[in-house]
Amino acid sequence: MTILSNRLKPICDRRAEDVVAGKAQRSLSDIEREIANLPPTRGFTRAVTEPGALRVIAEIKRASPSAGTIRADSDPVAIALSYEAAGASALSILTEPHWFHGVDAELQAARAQVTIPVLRKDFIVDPWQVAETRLMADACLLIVAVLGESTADYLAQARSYGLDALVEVHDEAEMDIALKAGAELIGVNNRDLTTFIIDLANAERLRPRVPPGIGFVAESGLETPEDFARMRSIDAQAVLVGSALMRAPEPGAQLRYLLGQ
Ligand SMILES: O=C(O)c1ccccc1NCC(=O)[C@H](O)[C@H](O)COP(=O)(O)O
Repeated sequence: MTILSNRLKPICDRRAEDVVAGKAQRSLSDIEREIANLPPTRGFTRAVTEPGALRVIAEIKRASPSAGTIRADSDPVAIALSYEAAGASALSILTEPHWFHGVDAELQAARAQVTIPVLRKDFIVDPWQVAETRLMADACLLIVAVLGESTADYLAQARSYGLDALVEVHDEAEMDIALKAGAELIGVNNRDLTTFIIDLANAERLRPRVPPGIGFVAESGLETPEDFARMRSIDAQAVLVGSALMRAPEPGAQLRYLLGQ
């Protein structure tokens, strides 16, 4: 049983209500029957841990609880194409509708136009959402602050569908849970989801705890080429960047700038 921060709790409670409505439309076993006929996913973990360079997971994020509206008029397909052309290794697309203004259909439309893998960024509170994610994306986000020790069960479920998982942690205790759960890709969030304070030192502090062979992603608050250099210096395999790209007039051009191109 996890105790959610007062910032995460309303988001997760609302998502739990959405799940009740979703289940009334389509049961878990109906979704699992559909999954059995799907082609394989695009290999999110493989794409973001490919050796040779710092990989970028470029995020499509219209709004957030910490920033409010980031980009009201965004066209997800155009932004996805611009990220891919600028060298993103993967996309992260927020689908949470109430605080982030995400839309499942927009993720599907964007994924259909690119060849790189797509992470569905949402707040998973029920196994039904893992199955639902397999219908539209290549990877799901499992937040240890939300799922606690049951992260292991969610990870096993995702694997059973051939769905990759980015397991997100913020501190040492959550890192221990992610490692014990057998995560293959761990994201360290530099944003404290209890206060929204961002500190890149969080990724630096937790980096040595991730053994070789497990992918390391630094998430949130990466805004400058110097921030990217800082994450390269700790041997992060990838960075996940949202606001700094979505606020720029040309998100793809901003990604090229952050990559030093
Ligand atoms: O971004 C928020 O305000 C937020 C609040 C509560 C839960 C999650 C939140 N963000 C989700 C993310 O993981 C970020 O969108 C992602 O790491 C990118 O961060 P940034 O580059 O700082 O936009």
